[in-house]
Amino acid sequence: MSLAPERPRLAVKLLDERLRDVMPHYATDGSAGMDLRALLDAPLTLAPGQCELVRTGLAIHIADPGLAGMILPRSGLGHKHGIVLGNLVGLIDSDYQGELMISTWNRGDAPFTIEPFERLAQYVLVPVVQAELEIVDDFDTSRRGAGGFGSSGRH
Ligand SMILES: O=c1ccn([C@H]2C[C@H](O)[C@@H](COP(=O)(O)OP(=O)(O)OP(=O)(O)O)O2)c(=O)[nH]1
Ligand SMILES: [Mg+2]
Repeated sequence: MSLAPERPRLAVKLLDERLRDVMPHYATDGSAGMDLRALLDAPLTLAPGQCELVRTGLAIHIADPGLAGMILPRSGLGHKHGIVLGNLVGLIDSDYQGELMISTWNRGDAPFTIEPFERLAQYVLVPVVQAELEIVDDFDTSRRGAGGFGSSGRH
């Protein structure tokens, strides 16, 4: 049996009071992400190819530079309806204090209507390690060397 690790506490500002009752949360004990809802006053229809920034009404200050937020698509919306992110993945800096915005892209071939407060994307908190870059003339030799982009073949 494993004990659940203590969760970091993140400061959240509600930029719209209507979000108080529909705060992001982990839907199950093992959920990796919390769903983010579209803060819209009216339905928003995205034509095929259209991309719009959608408000979430939430500002989350992570504060700890050892953590970052990621905004990822929901798989159902992405796979069934082509609703993904215009930036593919949103990376949220630990010092960002502004509103979380969802770049919402209809990459499908049919119009899609986002309903107000629909769960549109998900927020995942991830550990981050900041590095120091040290300029060198040569690396210690590795087996891979500079091979990449399929250098090891397909099978
Ligand atoms: O999907 C996203 C991606 C980013 N952000 C916010 C949080 C993030 O910390 C900030 C900057 O993001 P990023 O560094 O990826 O964008 P940039 O184009 O480099 O902007 P900046 O010059 O502000 O760093 O924008 C969002 O709200 N949603
Ligand atoms: Mg940046």
